[in-house]
Amino acid sequence: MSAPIRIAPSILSADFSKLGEEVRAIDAAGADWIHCDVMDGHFVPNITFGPDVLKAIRPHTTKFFDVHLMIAPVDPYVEAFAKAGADLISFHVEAGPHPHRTLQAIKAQGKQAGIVLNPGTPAAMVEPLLDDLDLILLMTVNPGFGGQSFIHSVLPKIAQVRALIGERPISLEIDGGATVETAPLAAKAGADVIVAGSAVFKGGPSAYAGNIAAIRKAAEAARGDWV
Ligand SMILES: O=C(CO)[C@H](O)[C@H](O)COP(=O)(O)O
Ligand SMILES: [Fe+2]
Repeated sequence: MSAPIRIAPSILSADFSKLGEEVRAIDAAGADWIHCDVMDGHFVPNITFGPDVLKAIRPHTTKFFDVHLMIAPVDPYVEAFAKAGADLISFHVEAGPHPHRTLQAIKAQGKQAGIVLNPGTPAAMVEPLLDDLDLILLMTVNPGFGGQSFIHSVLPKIAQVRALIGERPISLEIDGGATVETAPLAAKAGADVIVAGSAVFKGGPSAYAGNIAAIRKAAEAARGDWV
């Protein structure tokens, strides 16, 4: 029996003036994970928030905090994000020359570790890291902003990475442009965690549960038999 598809709303699309309330709302609306996008204005052309904000929203939910670091360098900040309440920390393979060292630093904090690949980065980059990973995140937009369109040319890479994972207990997450139309394509190719920002938060709090359920239903209906 394969693991269920998990939906990870990205708080990048939340109302930042009431982030605690927004986190409670997506928790109540059925989010499996809370996806937290950290941007530094250097690795990506946008700035979001750091560990202090993560720490401030942590008491608002017990759900799994999936922290996506779009920063360079990564290593000096691993401990701060771990102590702020991350359950999993992922970072970009493009962010530095020593990904094994960063994975070890995350594991040393007792946290799950993930690697992220930009749309133009080949699947083979994860191969040397497979034994140290809890999650692989494939970007389906260029990182930096919410509300962009899904890049369809990433779909074959999702299937390639699913094949590389084999029987290993590694989650395969996609991030960017996920909707009721595109999430099923990613799930069919092999993704089992779907990040969705604008597609979850559109319509305001009364729409969150319906938005999450619609993405989940579409992805579950299309999922491949890859596990
Ligand atoms: O990492 C990200 C951007 O770099 C976000 O997680 C992603 O863009 C989610 O937003 P949307 O679903 O609106 O595309
Ligand atoms: Fe993200």
